[in-house]
Amino acid sequence: MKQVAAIIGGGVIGGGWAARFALMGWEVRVFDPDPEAQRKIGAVMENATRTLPMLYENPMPTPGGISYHGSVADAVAGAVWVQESVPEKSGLKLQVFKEIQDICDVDAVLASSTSGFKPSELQAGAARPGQIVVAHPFNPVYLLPLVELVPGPAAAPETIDRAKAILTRIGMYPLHVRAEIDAHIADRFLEAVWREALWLVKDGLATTEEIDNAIRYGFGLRWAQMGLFETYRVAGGEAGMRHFMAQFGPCLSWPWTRLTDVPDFTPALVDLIAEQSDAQSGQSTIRELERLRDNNLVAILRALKGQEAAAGRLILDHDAGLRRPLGDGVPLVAVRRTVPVDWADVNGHMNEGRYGQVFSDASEALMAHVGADRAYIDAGMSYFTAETNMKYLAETLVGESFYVETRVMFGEGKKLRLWHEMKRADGTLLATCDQFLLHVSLETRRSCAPLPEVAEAVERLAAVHRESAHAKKETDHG
Ligand SMILES: NC(=O)C1=CN([C@@H]2O[C@H](COP(=O)(O)OP(=O)(O)OC[C@H]3O[C@@H](n4cnc5c(N)ncnc54)[C@H](O)[C@@H]3O)[C@@H](O)[C@H]2O)C=CC1
Ligand SMILES: C[N+](C)(C)CC(=O)CC(=O)[O-]
Repeated sequence: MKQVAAIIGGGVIGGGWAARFALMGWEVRVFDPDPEAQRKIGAVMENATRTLPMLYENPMPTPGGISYHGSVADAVAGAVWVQESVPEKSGLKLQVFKEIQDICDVDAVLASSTSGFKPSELQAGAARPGQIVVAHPFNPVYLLPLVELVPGPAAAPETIDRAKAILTRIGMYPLHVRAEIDAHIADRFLEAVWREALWLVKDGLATTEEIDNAIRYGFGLRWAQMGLFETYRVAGGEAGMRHFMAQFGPCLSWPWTRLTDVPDFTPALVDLIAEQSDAQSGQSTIRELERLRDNNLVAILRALKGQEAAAGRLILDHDAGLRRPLGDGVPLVAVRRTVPVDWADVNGHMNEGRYGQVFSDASEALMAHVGADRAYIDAGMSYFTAETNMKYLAETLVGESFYVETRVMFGEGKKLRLWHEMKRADGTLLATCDQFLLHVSLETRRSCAPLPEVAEAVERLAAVHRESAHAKKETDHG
């Protein structure tokens, strides 16, 4: 049975939580008094369904459904996780937590998305403060893994442990904020940058576009992979952090920043920023900008995944946890996944080189299935592909889900012949691959016989798969 997450407040952030939980296989129940909530969450879900699976090479869990309820009580009953994402007003949040605690399971984690309130402000006066934490996410919640987990003084250790375990299971990175402070860690940082940017625009020193360019062409790229301190350590040259601080520490007392001053948020400043922002990005709708943002985030996260760095490392580990045995089906379903944005070529479809990747992934899955797995390879033996013959039968587009059926057509001694059929989720045949592999010693780099258990597994599959291929041919020819 699917676990239940209740989402109270289904706007920008609640919608993102709903999508992440649902796509990670949870049943999601939403309460939001806005009559438009279902439509708005539907749009978030559409974005998330298109992009989140692109981060994974393994199949994601079967999505859970999202249902809409007329009251907090209806949504919360039976939920293991309750995420409050109502507007940033303390009185409203306190009222909502009271309604939640009147009905919720005593073991449920009750988390607030608040950007700035401290958990103690939400725990004060609560019936069971121990089950309330802040879990502050980042937009878009369905793609960005960071969630600041702030337990505050009253959260029970079991609540914290459960919260960490659940957030990790849905692919997030719970950053435990040990001491509660206004605006947690990341929002303090964002506020400082936002303040400086407002001054630069107000004083006529930079436009919104120039500020965005200053971020996205330079330090924004560095921050995504090394953060602030590691970046500065490297910037100190061979002498590292101490040299960096000796060189740039004095600047802190120079007038390089406006520090804590906040410009008056006058209608004139709002107009100035809104007009510049319209001139910069007004030609695109918010939906188009979301799509652009999500595509770029997928491409960046996948690149970091390839480097096993930062958030990419987290996704890699989460992905490994999604891997399941291939089972005993005939043929074997060796790959099941979605075409990510970075696989598209100039023609707007999956590039031919990626088919090689797909069939190579299928043969690696088959190898692991017969016992030629990571440990076998580390011990010095593997299979090398000697020949492939691929046929591209239909276009495969970005975002499409597909699977690969793999048959062992021949397997004797060092020789292994596979037949792969790549199919769209609806069964349409997209491509085929006839692949011949040789078993090799990684020491001599020459072909050799596999270990007996691998040879036997290959022969067993070959006998069953060949028979099924013959039966299929007869059926196909009536
Ligand atoms: N927008 C952002 O970038 C981020 C916002 N947050 C936090 O998330 C929370 C929600 O913010 P957003 O999603 O941006 O706001 P939003 O305005 O997009 O959504 C708030 C939703 O709450 C609903 N709502 C109002 N009263 C309600 C009630 N009594 N019960 C249930 N639902 C109710 C509204 O109809 C609306 O759909 C805030 O605490 C905010 O600080 C956290 C991270 C980022
Ligand atoms: C502007 N904000 C304070 C609501 C931003 C956040 O809380 C996090 C984010 O997604 O930037």
